[in-house]
Amino acid sequence: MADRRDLNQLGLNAGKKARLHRILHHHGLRNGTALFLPYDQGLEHGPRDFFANQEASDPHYVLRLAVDGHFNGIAIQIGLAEKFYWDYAGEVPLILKLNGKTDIPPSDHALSPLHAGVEDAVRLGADAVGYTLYVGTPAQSEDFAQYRQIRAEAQRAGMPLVVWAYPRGSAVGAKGGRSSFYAVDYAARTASELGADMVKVNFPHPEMRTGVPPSYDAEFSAQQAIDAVVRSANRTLLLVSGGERAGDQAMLDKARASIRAGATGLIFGRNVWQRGLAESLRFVERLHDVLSEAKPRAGATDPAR
Ligand SMILES: O=C(CO)COP(=O)(O)O
Repeated sequence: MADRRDLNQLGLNAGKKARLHRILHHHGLRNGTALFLPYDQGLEHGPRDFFANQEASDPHYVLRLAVDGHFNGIAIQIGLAEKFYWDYAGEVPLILKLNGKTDIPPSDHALSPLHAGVEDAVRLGADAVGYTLYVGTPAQSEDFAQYRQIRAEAQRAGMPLVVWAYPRGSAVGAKGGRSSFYAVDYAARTASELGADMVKVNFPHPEMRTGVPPSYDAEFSAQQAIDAVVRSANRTLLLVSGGERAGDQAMLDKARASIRAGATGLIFGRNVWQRGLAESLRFVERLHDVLSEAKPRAGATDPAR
């Protein structure tokens, strides 16, 4: 089986390999794991996400947090990237989110429209682009077609493509729901089938079993579920998201299970910046500790090489 932490085994072109290497080597851990700070919730959920810590509504505050917390990258939309990233360019890698939408319309026909292209990412000095793909909605074919254009552009530019693979829509709702093991596992596999370089998923919930296909209707532990999801992603590097603010211990357990399963890293937003700065940085330290527990690649002197 391919070693997911050896970039030479992932079938990448030189530009993608160089950029992913920059991301994974951005700070001292160098064991092939990564911690990302997502900051597109202002579009996806609206300003309500900043009520818990008003300072986080200021992009400067969150970019500074990404730098001071030694994140391997920050994921933002074009508007913030153009107006704020300049001050931090090179200090933290940029993942430019290319599509996004509000949460005001119902999500059954969800399709996330494009607001930027791979050329914008090159101009802004990004090391990856992000695309939200909704798996299982009636608009899925349209989404796949839009995604295909972006994937072709990213391939030509040597730009790594990170897919936010989100199961959505009433059909998914009737089969366990968007965070069920079934739905998350299928989303990870879909991103890998469609050629994503990295995929971001929610942590799977094996206990959400109402309506799931029979193979998923059994007692799986959280560890078994995330192990399977990482396998489904195969040569696509896998990131696990934080989700809504929850207890730190629950977050750390989820992080540890993901890293143990072979996930490349974590993409935690609200659980990081929905609290005061000092507390955020302390929590980030604990996440770095979890990432540092990942086993070095067998035989590698520099484990991320
Ligand atoms: O990737 C994410 C949003 O783009 C995850 O963010 P949260 O950790 O806030 O759920």
